[in-house]
Amino acid sequence: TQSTRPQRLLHAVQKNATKGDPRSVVKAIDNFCRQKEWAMNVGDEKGCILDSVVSEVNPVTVLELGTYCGYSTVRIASLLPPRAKIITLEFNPDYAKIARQVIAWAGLEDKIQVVEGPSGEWIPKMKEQFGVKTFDLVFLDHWKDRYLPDTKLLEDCGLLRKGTILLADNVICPGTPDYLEYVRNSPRYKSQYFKSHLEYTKAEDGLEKSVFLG
Ligand SMILES: Cc1ncccc1-c1cc(O)c2nc[nH]c(=O)c2c1
Ligand SMILES: [Mg+2]
Repeated sequence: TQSTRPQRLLHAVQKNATKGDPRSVVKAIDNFCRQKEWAMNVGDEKGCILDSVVSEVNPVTVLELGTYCGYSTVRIASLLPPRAKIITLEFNPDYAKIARQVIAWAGLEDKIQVVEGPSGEWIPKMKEQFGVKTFDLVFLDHWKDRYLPDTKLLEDCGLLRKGTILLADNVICPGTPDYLEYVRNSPRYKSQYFKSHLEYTKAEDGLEKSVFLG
């Protein structure tokens, strides 16, 4: 039977990356996506912007919306301080299955919790299920139509605190116009656009960094 793209991406990691070395996992995925098959990881160019935001925030509790194969999960977790944790939500069980294996290859299982299911259902359960008070950093990289409703849900569930950083991928391509309009015009956010390119291409894309003001 035919393999899937996530399965081929996982095999490239297992073939080319050093077990327990997160940066070699990131490199192996970027090489695979540049040389063999495009895949919707945040990628190396936007990944550098992600790295700089993570290093600046130095978060203890991170929420990632949209795991896919775990590329950005590994990239973020490799920069976290020892007791810091990342909860990553993935709707697609096949993606989640691959992501767990990529995360295991990087040796980062202890810092990462992969949760399967719809973000809209899991966000209201974060406090009771995972003992989360508030998130220091949220990386939005799931489905463009869920960025705004999930952000409002995070607000309503008291999961954001003064200073929480929201970092959103794909605000240009595929584009999240309603989310952009909200964070750029709401008095509750201070927003900044980081211009970049769609992963592994020359098309424009960018990350929107928004600070929740409380
Ligand atoms: C798949 C695709 N095709 C053409 C242009 C952009 C995309 C694309 C790129 C991404 O980084 C994505 N991240 C999260 N979720 C997505 O659906 C997604 C889609
Ligand atoms: Mg993306």
